[in-house]
Amino acid sequence: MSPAMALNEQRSKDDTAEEKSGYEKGVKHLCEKGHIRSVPKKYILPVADRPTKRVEDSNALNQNLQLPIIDFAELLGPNRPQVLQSLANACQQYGFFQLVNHCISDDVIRSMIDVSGRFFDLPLEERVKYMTTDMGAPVRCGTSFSQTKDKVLCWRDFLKFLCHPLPDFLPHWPVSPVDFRKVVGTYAEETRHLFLAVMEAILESLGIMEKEEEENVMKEFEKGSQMMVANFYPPCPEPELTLGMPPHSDYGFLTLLLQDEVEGLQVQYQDKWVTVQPIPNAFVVNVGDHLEIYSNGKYKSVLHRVMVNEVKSRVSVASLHSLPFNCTVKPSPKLVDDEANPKRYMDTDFATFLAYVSSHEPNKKDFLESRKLH
Ligand SMILES: O=C(O)CCC(=O)C(=O)O
Ligand SMILES: [Fe+2]
Repeated sequence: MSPAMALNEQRSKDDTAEEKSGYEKGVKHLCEKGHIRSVPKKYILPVADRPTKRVEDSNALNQNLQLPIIDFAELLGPNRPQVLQSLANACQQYGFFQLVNHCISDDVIRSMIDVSGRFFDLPLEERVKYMTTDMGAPVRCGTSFSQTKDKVLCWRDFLKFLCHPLPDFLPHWPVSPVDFRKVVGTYAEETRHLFLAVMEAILESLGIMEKEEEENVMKEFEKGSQMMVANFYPPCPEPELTLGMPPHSDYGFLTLLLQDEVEGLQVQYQDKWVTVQPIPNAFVVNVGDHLEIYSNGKYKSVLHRVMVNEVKSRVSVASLHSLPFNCTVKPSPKLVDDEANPKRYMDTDFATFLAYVSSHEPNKKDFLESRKLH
């Protein structure tokens, strides 16, 4: 039998075994069962959607391109005007930047990555307690991207949980690992404060002075929503056939992402996929759909995706921040005028977003597109 035929035969055996036990338990569980030497059919992307290794598509550009780096300490010092300009450029051209020299300690960051990894190390019986397809659940463990609607599954397991206001949600959080609530509670509070400081700078970079009565949007952010997503990507036997996460944009104003030392995140830049090099203890910050709407299209919510690899598992933690879930997001009146800058997006709210994603197959930036006024 040729190696290709043998591989196909193996794939069929794996598929049959898995279809019996169900893919919904996730990729960690799939790998733990130890018989995965090939990627089951359910995870194989159509050729056009597969991550490419073509030099012109990734490597050549990667070597020369780094995301803008914003130094948070500088932002708070006498060079604030220059840093605000760099921040504005980053949000306009890339929709992404890396944030260094922020005030969250290395210890808090390392503990967050560590406890997330240990959560996914728990036996399935423990994780299964949080598995639900109810998008409204305060804590939700799952797999793939949009588990019930994905035609092709992604090589990713996740734990999503609401964080703010903390006293409302903490009692729902996992109790295992034993230090989960303590470590994550500290991390959630500190990232929320960092988000508020960065958001204030972003408003200033847009020319919106929050002291003005009608734009007192910072008060709303203080009451805002925060959702944490811990992602786990096990090593994958055939990483060129699948993705950890498909191209997508994030819904909120800003996402503060921590990645461990394993690369995998790619950002779309000038129609090419660029790998984001992990910088120890830095945050990858990106503009979400709500900020694109609020800035009336000035700042861009950019597509990103995650590649997996054959050797190492990878952990990342995304903290998604927005206004309270019951608020309407609309272009700031300060950034709209009838002539040069007509209103480019419809007002939107979280219920509309949830209704949209619950009834449509996930596809890139479709939700944001659906809010555009033409
Ligand atoms: O794992 C990553 O690096 C990115 C995760 C991500 O894009 C998300 O959780 O929305
Ligand atoms: Fe994302």
